[in-house]
Amino acid sequence: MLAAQDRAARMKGEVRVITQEIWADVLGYVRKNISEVEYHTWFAPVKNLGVQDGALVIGVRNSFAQEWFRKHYLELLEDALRALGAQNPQVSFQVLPAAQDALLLPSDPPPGRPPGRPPAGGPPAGLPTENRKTLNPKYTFENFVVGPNNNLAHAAALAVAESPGKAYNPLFIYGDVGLGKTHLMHAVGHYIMERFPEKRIEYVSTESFTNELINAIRDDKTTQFRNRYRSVDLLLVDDIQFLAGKERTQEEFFHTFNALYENHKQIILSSDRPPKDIQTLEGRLRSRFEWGLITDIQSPEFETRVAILKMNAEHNRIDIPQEVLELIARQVTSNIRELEGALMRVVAFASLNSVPFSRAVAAKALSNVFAPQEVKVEMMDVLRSTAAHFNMPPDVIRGSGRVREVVVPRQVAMYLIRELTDHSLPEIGQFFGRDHSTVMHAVSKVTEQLGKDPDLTASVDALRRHLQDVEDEENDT
Ligand SMILES: Nc1ncnc2c1ncn2[C@@H]1O[C@H](COP(=O)(O)OP(=O)(O)OP(=O)(O)O)[C@@H](O)[C@H]1O
Repeated sequence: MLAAQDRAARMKGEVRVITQEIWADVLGYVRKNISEVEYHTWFAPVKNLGVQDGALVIGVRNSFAQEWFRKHYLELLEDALRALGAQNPQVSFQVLPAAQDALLLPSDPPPGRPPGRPPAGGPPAGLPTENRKTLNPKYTFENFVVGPNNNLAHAAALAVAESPGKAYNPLFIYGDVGLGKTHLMHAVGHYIMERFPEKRIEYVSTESFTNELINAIRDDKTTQFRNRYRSVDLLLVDDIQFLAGKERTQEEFFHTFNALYENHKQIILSSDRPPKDIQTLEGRLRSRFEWGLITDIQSPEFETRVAILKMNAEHNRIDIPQEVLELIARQVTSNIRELEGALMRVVAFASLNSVPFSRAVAAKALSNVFAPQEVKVEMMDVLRSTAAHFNMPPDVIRGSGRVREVVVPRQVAMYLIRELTDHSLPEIGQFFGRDHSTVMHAVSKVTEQLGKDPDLTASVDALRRHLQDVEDEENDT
């Protein structure tokens, strides 16, 4: 079905959207390979026009630029696409109509942005300008998937957003790289910004705070520096573990902290470890970090990872089958930034090779980056095939019906899942809404009947062959 749609789209020459993330990766690759001057001269003004007939179409300002790009940058752009997983990368250049050129360029992402970090863009009009540039528009509570790994941090952040300076001060969020600490901090910022547009919000990484302080000392502007940070209503400081060993910065931050705290201004800190594990952090700072609430974010479980992928796909208006999202979620288990990167790779791969999304395509797209994963038959595949074989809807097989016409297909499906997948009896039971003893019974029942009941034996054999063929085909694609 998808393949047919895809072919039709190609025949009509329809444009497939290429997401900002992929485009940012292409530009990032180019930028690493040419000089800054060259990049700004040629690449800053171009526009991503999507994928048409399997080729990435790049909008350029005039025919001179078109020719120049063909001669000088075609190979580099093809290499960039290859690095993203395109097997037979193609690029074409199209001259932009003057008006489109003028209108579209400002919305492009800033070049060279690291993958997975969307561009800071335009929050609602009428807000103080410093807030606008501070917060990433994607990092809101609505865009944050809550799971068992982060629900405490999420609840704490929400409480702080509702009662800044009163609920928990400071709020200290820690966890490994790419698990959503910055996202949650910004979400609090957005929440407060929407309700109290006059509030001053400052987001700063510890590294920037340190550099700004060094510059302020050098330029004799420490008073301005202090005024800036001590006059905010909400201070968000990322990666506070980098304060370790920086005595002068710790001293300055200590006074900033006190000034804000005494005035009941909210402080949120993020770190890759809890305060007690930050070495060479002054005791007085460590104890202050422990005054409020310390909460952590863990790696997301499978279901949360799938939900995050689903939300990302929906945001980008990309329709990806559930089983493909599940395959991606199995490949990337700890870092959400990498998880999002993997999704974009799969999207880029499918888009640039003009193939529909399938598990085999996803496995291939990710094979350069992650250990290749064999595409295995899943419970849902067995259920669907069994349902088709017995000519009944999958939900009926999983339902509560106890008549023989339903019970036999259910037992066959359970038996084949046990045989062809690595799932445990309780997992299979859960999939069918039953307990493991029911599955055990089904497996022994079918085992016992095989060879004796010709119909049942023929069904199991046919289904097994069919499912193994699907697996082989997918792995050979
Ligand atoms: N629960 C979630 N729901 C949706 N997206 C999430 C979630 N957690 C993280 N992300 C996304 O994952 C990416 C990385 O998140 P973020 O930058 O907040 O991580 P971090 O913990 O601050 O990492 P670092 O330690 O590198 O600063 C972002 O694009 C963010 O939107």
